[in-house]
Amino acid sequence: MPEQNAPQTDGAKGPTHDVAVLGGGSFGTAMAKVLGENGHRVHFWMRDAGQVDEINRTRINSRYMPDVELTGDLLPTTDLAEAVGKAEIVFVAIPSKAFRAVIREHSGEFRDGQIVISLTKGIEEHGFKLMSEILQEEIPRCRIGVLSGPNLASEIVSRDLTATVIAAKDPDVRRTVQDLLGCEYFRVYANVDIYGVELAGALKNIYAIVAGLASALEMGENAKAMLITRGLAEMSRFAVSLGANPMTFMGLAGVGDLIVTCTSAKSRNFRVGYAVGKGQNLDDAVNELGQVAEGIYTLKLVKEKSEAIGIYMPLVRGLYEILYGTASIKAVINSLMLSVQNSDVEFILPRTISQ
Ligand SMILES: NC(=O)C1=CN([C@@H]2O[C@H](COP(=O)(O)OP(=O)(O)OC[C@H]3O[C@@H](n4cnc5c(N)ncnc54)[C@H](OP(=O)(O)O)[C@@H]3O)[C@@H](O)[C@H]2O)C=CC1
Ligand SMILES: O=C(CO)COP(=O)(O)O
Repeated sequence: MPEQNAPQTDGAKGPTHDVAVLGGGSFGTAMAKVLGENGHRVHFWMRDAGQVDEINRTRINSRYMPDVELTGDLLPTTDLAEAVGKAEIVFVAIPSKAFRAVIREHSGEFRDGQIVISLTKGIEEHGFKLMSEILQEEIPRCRIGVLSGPNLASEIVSRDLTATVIAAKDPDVRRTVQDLLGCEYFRVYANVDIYGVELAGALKNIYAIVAGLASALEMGENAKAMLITRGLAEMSRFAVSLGANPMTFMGLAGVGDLIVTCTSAKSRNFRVGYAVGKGQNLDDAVNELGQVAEGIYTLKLVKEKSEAIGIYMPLVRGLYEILYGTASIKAVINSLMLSVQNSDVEFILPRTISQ
């Protein structure tokens, strides 16, 4: 039987590993839970001593996952040096705004060849750097990868069936992460296109905000399909111009993540868009959320970058005008609907057809 058709032995636990998860928010907690349930010893770093104390006493992270009991061998700590020092593999779930500062402050703690995986879906303001590029700059002696896909934390902690993508150049990194995380409810597919996988995860947050807005305005199912599909065209066009593989956008990290965040009120980015669509101002919507919505920062950076490199992104521009400019939602919708009617799938058609 060819290898790809061989029966899987999901649920069979391999050897126990020491792993670290940096970041005690929603996604760090979800990944720590999967790793713990898979039998690994999880050094779970967060900056808040009260949160460490609470998880030690109650096995609950009440701020981010109040209804979820954290089973397995989880060792919460505020000592990042100890967590990284004990871990064979480190997963980083720190919002993009704080990502470099945390890694830089502790760069001396990481070891040569240690595997470090970013879980973060954002872009750094200065220089348009993705998190894997920050890791490469700050801890170049480590082996780096990126995990991204349709992965709502609130569903993973409920053990709802989920798939994700590990992207890394080193096949040993890809295999190691598949073995550590894969289980009966969590499947890990592999890709070598780190840049595409990572950029897709950051870009789709923008379209989730757009979809939330559309939902608040009760635009209908046709409009939802149009926004998701044209969002995919736009993000693919942009990413490919920066060197990503267009096929990545056909996979879980591309269209998969776009679908889940554009159709679910469990997405924080969707919820911010929804609140703005209902008339709330952006700052209030973000404060009320109390968790990170990376898309509001990514939007600014992508708008600037797309203008600098001459890539047409009408949804990005329209959303920017609504969130950061003075345009009304109605005016932006009108202008989008009455703009030049282009070819479909122009981002993969030969130029002669698409012009
Ligand atoms: N939640 C999800 O469904 C998914 C999230 N992601 C990505 O994971 C990343 C993290 O998101 P998520 O966990 O959901 O975010 P949350 O808002 O739920 O939590 C953020 C976490 O980051 C911590 N943090 C913030 N600033 C700092 C800092 N300066 N130093 C140290 N820790 C800090 C917070 O600590 P404190 O509580 O002390 O402020 C908190 O533990 C994001 O890029 C997101 O896009 C990816 C896939 C799914
Ligand atoms: O990336 C996510 C799901 O794949 C989570 O999206 P939000 O950050 O919008 O909640």
